[in-house]
Amino acid sequence: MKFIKVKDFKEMSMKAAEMIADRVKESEKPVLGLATGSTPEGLYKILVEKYKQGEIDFSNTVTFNLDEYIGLPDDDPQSYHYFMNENLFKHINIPAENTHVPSGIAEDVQQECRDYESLIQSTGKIDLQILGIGKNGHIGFNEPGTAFDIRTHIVDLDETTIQANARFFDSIDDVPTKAITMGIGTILESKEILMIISGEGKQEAVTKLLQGEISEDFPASALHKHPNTTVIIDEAAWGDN
Ligand SMILES: O=P(O)(O)OC[C@H]1O[C@](O)(CO)[C@@H](O)[C@@H]1O
Repeated sequence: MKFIKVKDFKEMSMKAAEMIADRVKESEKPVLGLATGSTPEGLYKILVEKYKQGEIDFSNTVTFNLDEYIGLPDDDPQSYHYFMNENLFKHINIPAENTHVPSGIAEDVQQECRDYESLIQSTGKIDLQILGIGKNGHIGFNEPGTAFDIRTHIVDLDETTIQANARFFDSIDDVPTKAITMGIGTILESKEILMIISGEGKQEAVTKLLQGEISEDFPASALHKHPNTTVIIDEAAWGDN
């Protein structure tokens, strides 16, 4: 695992966007794994700029998002479908049929997990998977205690995750308690992984990641098993490490 320390959110976002742009340019049919949350917002803005300046063409790009809340329709402003459309998809030339986000309102969510997993498998490997990290070390919505070989599945969100994400909702009671997420096993099959970490609130998670102990109690530690992972960390998240 390669760690890169950068000054701030802006530098982290620029470095991450450059890496994604390079992978998109290098491949005839790039497959990207995408993340939501506040951490990747800056990099999506830069990718949109790069597209507008004619630097990147997304017409052959395929994307798979990590997760979605169960119970939120695609047009709900808190859904990850909505997030992706607003922050990236509607601003670039990626064909709608190339973008994939698990459905949180499927009639049979277990079947949706199987279908989403099959779709990823049949597309081939994800070339570059972008990841944020939860304060408790979650990746996607894989909470502490999740098996490292699990595939796309349904999760009960941790109380700490619900509290952390309540900032996006009117009230904590509006935060869904369940989500569908790509599994850690699925994530680890990506050819390359890029994790981005910003802000003081993530210092404890960074400490654990840098310590290098591999444990299901800290889902992000599964990345130590991956042969090609880069982690970009800003100074605020790095802290005294
Ligand atoms: O970037 P944020 O908003 O701190 O979120 C961290 C993580 O939490 C999630 O948003 C899910 O809670 C992940 O998708 C993300 O990687």
